[in-house]
Amino acid sequence: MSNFLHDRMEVGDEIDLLPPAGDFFLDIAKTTPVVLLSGGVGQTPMLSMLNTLVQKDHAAPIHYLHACENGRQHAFRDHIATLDSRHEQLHSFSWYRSPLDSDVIDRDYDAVGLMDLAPLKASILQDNTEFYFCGPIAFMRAIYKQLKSWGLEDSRLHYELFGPHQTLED
Ligand SMILES: NC(=O)C1=CN([C@@H]2O[C@H](COP(=O)(O)OP(=O)(O)OC[C@H]3O[C@@H](n4cnc5c(N)ncnc54)[C@H](O)[C@@H]3O)[C@@H](O)[C@H]2O)C=CC1
Repeated sequence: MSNFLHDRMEVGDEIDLLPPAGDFFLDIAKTTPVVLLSGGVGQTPMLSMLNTLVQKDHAAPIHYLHACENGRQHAFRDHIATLDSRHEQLHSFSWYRSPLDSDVIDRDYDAVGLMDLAPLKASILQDNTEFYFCGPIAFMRAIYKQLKSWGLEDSRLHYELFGPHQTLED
């Protein structure tokens, strides 16, 4: 859609719009623990979900896990940090693949490298935790693999693929 808008549309063109559709939306009880995971620009839908959970005063733990390249590409860092400091149920964690000299660990981000969920398993996984994730396809495959290795049912894993249909399994 964005390519079409940039390449084909002109100022003044008229288009018909339909309401939003799809199956990637937050649908959980107020007492269900939730983990929101994102890579790069995949953060966009996760952020809306987070804002909704916080506004509705979610009563169970919310883990907001984000992986990006470095501090220059870490969008909404201050917004997340502010929410984290104000909401007891929210715990955020970030990974930088290639931190810049100006990026300070434990201040700007929490770990170097790609998102590795193993060290967080005990704190993020409860019997009824639901997982929502979005990011580049390689990120999605890596996260799906890690979560499936924990024996989770597909019904607890929610994600959106960008572009043509692709599978997350090897
Ligand atoms: N839902 C979707 O399918 C989405 C698709 N995309 C696509 O990805 C493209 C690049 O998006 P950017 O935000 O620039 O991504 P990026 O290339 O900056 O990657 C973002 C983060 O994803 C993680 N990642 C990347 N490759 C990985 C791998 N092999 N294993 C584990 N983690 C990995 C890394 O932590 C990286 O910092 C977009 O242009 C878009 O086409 C982006 C976001 C959502």
